[in-house]
Amino acid sequence: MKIAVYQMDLVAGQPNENRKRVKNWVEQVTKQEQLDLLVLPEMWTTAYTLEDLPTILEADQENTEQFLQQLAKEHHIHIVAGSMAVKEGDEIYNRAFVMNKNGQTEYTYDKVHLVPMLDEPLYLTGGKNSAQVFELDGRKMGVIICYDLRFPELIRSLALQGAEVVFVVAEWPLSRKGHWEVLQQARAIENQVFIVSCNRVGTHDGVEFAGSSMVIDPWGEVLEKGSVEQEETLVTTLNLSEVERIRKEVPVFSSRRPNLYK
Ligand SMILES: O=C(O)CCC(=O)C(=O)O
Repeated sequence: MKIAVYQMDLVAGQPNENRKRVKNWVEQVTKQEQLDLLVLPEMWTTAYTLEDLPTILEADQENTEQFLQQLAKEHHIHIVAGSMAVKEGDEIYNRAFVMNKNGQTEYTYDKVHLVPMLDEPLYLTGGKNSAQVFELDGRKMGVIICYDLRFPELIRSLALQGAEVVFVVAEWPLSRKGHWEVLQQARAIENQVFIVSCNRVGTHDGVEFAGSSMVIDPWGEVLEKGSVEQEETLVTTLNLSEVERIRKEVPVFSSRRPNLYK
């Protein structure tokens, strides 16, 4: 499975500008490479404009879900479309979308762990359901959003559901870059899955972001890593048969003693 990750900068509060940038990127990258799947970062339509989200979302004329479906269909490519702020009644969710190559929404997930350090609980509503696996080309995968990375139980539950790849879409700050890197490697090693992350670059409201998007194999080796500051595209081929091989070599899942973990 050949993938491309768009480590992008975002234009705060301007969904139209960000859609244009994503459209251009998809057109370019699919011309240059024969790809199966694309990955976008967290909250890429608006960035972290939490206070202004109700106004921005109400003013936005275009339906981004349909925009993504159209892109996926036109380029016949799966898109793990990062996450977007979505308004439903009075609630706003930080929702991840996965589009399949036929242009259908394959899966959505609302971020369950809201970030106290960013006052997310003041502006957003946490997801009510845990993350589930979805299937693309017959392979099971999962997606989590940024702060979720700190909760090993969530990724473990995806691995137990059969995920071979877990995508992490993020706006992770530079000040905690060390955690970002170590936690991703740990999650890959302990669950023997590929971790594919897409973090933004740039700054917003004085916060610098860490970039450093990564592709990590189920042994914990970093196959690709983005820089801290630059917009970049990471292109990698995931050899999914590695998951089974590594799970045979170190049989963590059959050594588990879940009845003792109370
Ligand atoms: O956990 C962290 O340090 C960063 C989390 C975050 O920025 C997010 O979830 O958007």
